[in-house]
Amino acid sequence: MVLVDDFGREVTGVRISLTDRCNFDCVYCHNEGLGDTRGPMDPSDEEMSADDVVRFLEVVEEYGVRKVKFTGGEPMLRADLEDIIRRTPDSMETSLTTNGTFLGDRADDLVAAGLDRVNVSQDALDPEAFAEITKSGAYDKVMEGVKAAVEAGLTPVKLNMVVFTKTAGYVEEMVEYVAENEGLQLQLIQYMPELTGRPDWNIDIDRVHRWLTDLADDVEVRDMHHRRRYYVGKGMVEIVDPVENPEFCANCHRVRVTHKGYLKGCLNRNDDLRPMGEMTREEIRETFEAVVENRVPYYGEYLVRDGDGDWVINEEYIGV
Ligand SMILES: Nc1nc2c(ncn2[C@@H]2O[C@H](COP(=O)(O)OP(=O)(O)OP(=O)(O)O)[C@@H](O)[C@H]2O)c(=O)[nH]1
Ligand SMILES: C[S@@+](CC[C@H](N)C(=O)[O-])C[C@H]1O[C@@H](n2cnc3c(N)ncnc32)[C@H](O)[C@@H]1O
Ligand code: SF4
Ligand code: SF4
Repeated sequence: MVLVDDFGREVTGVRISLTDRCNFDCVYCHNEGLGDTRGPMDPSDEEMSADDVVRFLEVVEEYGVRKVKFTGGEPMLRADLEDIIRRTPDSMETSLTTNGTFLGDRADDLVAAGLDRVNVSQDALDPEAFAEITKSGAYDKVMEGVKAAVEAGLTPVKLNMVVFTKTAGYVEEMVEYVAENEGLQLQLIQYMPELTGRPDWNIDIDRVHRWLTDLADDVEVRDMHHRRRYYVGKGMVEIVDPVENPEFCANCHRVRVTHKGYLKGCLNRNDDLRPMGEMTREEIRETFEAVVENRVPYYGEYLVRDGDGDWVINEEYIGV
């Protein structure tokens, strides 16, 4: 039986952060709401074990969850990623979001383990801009990784580009690139300043919508978050625009899991974290039910507009 929250949102997917370690240091990184990715790169005892992750997935499968996204930090820093994917319930669509550095060597193994799809972060087709944004020299590795993912059959491979002041000038080139290259799609992610600050990096995402509306052969609205998808040439460009967007939050169907085994109802909040204790099946069930019961849309419910039009915390949730 699928769980539904008080706002009529069914929970059909989970998004699991397997680690908060990362080999990049992207200037904009929200780390899925968990703070800094910098620090030791060695495996940490605090991270959920493969057994914990698999037990969690088996329990939420009972609640009709049919999609799992593995993310991080950089999830490919986990040497047991293939093992986790191999043991993920067959009923689930399994996808991965990665910076792509390690895909060149492991794309085939991931497919053999049962991975269905991959999103690779790629903010620019220019090595210098890439290095400035990610603080890494891995541009060529990422290009190789994307190629390996396409060749391994993980198509369509979605390239994730965060749109902000430092990348806005590369959007057109990226759209052309996916329009010309079969097997690639593009996801333009609106820069989210909520957890990272720097609102001066924001750009007007509506301008990008308008530009793509004129350019596209076809436009579609996805159920998830009511995201718009623009079909351009051989490619598809999807806009992820969560900032100050109540329609996006009203169509949010995922619960998040932190690398330490806490459940989280919303990316933008850390005051709703719930530990799953020793992660027994019963503890997982109880925590999952409690998190869904307490989930609220961030924009439009947790944050509401005041008389001046500014977003403020809804009084109902102050001190809760
Ligand atoms: N605020 C908010 N941002 C989200 C949400 N889902 C995705 N995003 C943003 O989009 C980024 C990229 O998401 P991905 O991990 O590639 O996955 P996705 O696009 O949500 O999922 P698919 O399109 O199904 O692959 C996230 O890291 C966030 O910045 C969400 O529920 N809320
Ligand atoms: C946190 S990363 C984790 C997975 C992996 N390390 C990667 O970069 O793909 C997941 C996605 O979040 C996006 N992201 C990170 N910080 C963001 C921000 N402040 N605003 C919008 N998207 C952001 C990244 O571009 C990436 O596509
Ligand atoms: S690669 Fe991903 S997790 Fe690492 S710093 Fe960049 S956005 Fe954050
Ligand atoms: S409620 Fe909104 S901000 Fe929170 S996770 Fe869902 S879509 Fe993102």
